[in-house]
Amino acid sequence: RERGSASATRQESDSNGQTHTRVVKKGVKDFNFGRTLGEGSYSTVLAATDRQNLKEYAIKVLDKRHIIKEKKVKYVNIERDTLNRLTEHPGVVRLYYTFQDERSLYFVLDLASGGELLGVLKKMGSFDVECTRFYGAEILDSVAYMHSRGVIHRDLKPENVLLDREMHVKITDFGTAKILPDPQKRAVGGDGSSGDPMDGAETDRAVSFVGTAEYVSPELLRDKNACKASDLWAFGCIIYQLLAGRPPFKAANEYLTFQKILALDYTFPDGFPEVARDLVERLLVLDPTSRLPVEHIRNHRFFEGVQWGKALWRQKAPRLKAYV
Ligand SMILES: C[C@@H](Nc1nc2c(c3cc(-c4cn[nH]c4)ccc13)C(=O)N=C/C2=C\CC1CC1)C(C)(C)C
Repeated sequence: RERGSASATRQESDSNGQTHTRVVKKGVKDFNFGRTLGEGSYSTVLAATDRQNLKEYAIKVLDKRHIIKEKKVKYVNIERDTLNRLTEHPGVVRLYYTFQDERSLYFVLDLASGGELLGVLKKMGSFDVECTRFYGAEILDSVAYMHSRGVIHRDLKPENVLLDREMHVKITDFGTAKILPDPQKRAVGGDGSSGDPMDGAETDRAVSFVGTAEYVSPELLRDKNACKASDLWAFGCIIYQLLAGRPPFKAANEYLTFQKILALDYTFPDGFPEVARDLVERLLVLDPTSRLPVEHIRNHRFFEGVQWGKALWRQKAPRLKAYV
């Protein structure tokens, strides 16, 4: 049985009247499928209810033929392997198990019934400092956890930051993540998560993947290199966008957006809070090794008063107020 596969059990009696417990993997017929929550490039995410325990899940359905035709098998395996590594944090969508039928693959996952952070931001226009601090802290805590597990997300953006029923963060969409080689195997000793921001830089293999234009890092555009610090560049763009209501680098088309990123061509709107400006300026730095690392971001004045760790995830999410 592959790790993470779930099972139901069924009592069966054999010809001698002996009863046996048969382990039966859950399948499509164990769920009532509901509305479509989101469409990926080669997948659909549907709301679903387990008919046995009435629990609600999100089920990502992937069409096997399409995946093979589009040569996306690698991405599906990366997403499953990444999700199987990231099971111990409240800020990451959890994969419970997978199953398949002749046509499709099914990933049974946490349902983030609050939807996309982007949707909430569009409705609000922008967030005030308190809300930006709370959502920024939960996103950072989740990114720090991914990095500690050797995973670089590489496509962090408000569409991939989901909200659960209690309006806490659930990061999703790991099809383009990068799993770093296990440091234990590479270097003798060491605690595993090296503090090196360039950790994971792909110098050898050509990187075909580039994230979403507005959030892609300069190093990915310049040297096709994604490293842990690339996620912190995207984090800086998200903090800016929550307060300003728009991303820092946005132009008429992708090419012009890339030019603005490489030239660090962005400005703060009038009234952008000073303390947040200082943080963003230390994240939107062209050289990834000069970007503020996670521990220094946690200690930045902007996050003063944030209780990191479990307390962050236990507190009530702040009522969303626009930053006018
Ligand atoms: C980013 C993603 N969108 C979404 N992915 C997931 C959702 C999800 C939920 C809503 C939603 C809920 N209520 N209202 C909207 C809107 C979009 C969603 C969810 O609940 N659970 C797991 C998900 C994804 C799991 C994935 C790691 C395997 C795309 C657009 C790619 C389909």
